[in-house]
Amino acid sequence: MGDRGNFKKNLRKDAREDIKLTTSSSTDLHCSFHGALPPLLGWNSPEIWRDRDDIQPCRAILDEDLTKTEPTAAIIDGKMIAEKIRQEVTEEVTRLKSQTGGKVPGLAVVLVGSRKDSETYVRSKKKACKEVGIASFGEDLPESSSEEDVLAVVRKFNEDPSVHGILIQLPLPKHMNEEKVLAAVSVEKDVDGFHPLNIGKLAMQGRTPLFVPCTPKGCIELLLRSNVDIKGKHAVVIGRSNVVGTPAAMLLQRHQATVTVVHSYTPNPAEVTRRADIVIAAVGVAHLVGGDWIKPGAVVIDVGINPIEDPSAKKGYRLVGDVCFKEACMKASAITPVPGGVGPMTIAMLLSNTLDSAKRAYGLIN
Ligand SMILES: Nc1nc(=O)c2c([nH]1)NC[C@@H]1CN(c3ccc(C(=O)N[C@@H](CCC(=O)O)C(=O)O)cc3)C=[N+]21
Repeated sequence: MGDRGNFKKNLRKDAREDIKLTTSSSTDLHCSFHGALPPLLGWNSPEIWRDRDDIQPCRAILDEDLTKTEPTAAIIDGKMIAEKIRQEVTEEVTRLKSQTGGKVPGLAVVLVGSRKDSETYVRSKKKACKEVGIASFGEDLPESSSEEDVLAVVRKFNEDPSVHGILIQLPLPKHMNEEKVLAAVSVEKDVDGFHPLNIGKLAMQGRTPLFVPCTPKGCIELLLRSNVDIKGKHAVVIGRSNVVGTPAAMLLQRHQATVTVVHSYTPNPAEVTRRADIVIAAVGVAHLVGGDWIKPGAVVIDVGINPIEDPSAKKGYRLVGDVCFKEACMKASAITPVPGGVGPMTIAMLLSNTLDSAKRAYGLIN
């Protein structure tokens, strides 16, 4: 272990920052014999996309007059497709009710703290439940609550037979261990698909997770329902979060795509992304992906929902994706807008996961 000191000394400054941010989970358990090498599981490095000199700002923001040429892309209407799925769920809920003598699916939403965006999302999730006949249960805890308080709520819902799905609204306050809280949700009620057992099964061939995370599932549904062929295609996923990028890459592989994951340490992400037939952008940086990142004819799924200042908007801001829509429209064969793309699908998938869970609880599916 003596070599570790020398290793640190020789690191570039940014890499040294990474070490500071490395959590206790990367103990040297896995690499005690590596000496000067990095730990087997890698450093837990932060994703920093800003201040990179190999990424140019998206031109259409600066050049409003770009749209002299006609856009080529078909718009993938996530709002309409999500509406269709919600109708399907509504019908299924009615059927479940008649088959079980009046039982309905139930979703419990746990919100900790008072982030405005989280409150908005939770409200729209509950509203969506109501519209399709799913009962919703809520528990709003103050920011100051302890991890044990949240765990107690999770246990209560785990045991409640009228609750078939439990959703812990993310992000949790910083003082809570997200890993521990998410693992406390019963696998059978993990409608977000974040339980390690469900993620693990998603990653393994021949295994079937009980639930697939809503946003990546929504992306794949958009592709399937728009008749986009995935098999044998090159898909580039930009971003590697637990919630979207990583499970999206796993799902695309299950659909026989060749998958490349582009992240904040990827040199020349534009060049790599330009090789993609299918692009899923899930980074959280407004307009990161310019038109020059897109191969002509590619299909683009934009997961980002980023507020940017807009004095002409009522609230003073508007929502834009990770993709520069105006530019990408000139290159792509099909593209999802923001809003009205992946966002509504996320909620539709949550409803469909909750329905599946209830069907399973009443022995109607495996
Ligand atoms: N445990 C957990 N599960 C989640 O699924 C989860 C979460 N935590 N934390 C926050 C994110 C975000 N999220 C969205 C859901 C719907 C829209 C949505 O419907 N957006 C619309 C409207 C946007 C607007 O105008 O406000 C659209 O894109 O068209 C967006 C974002 C779910 N999340």
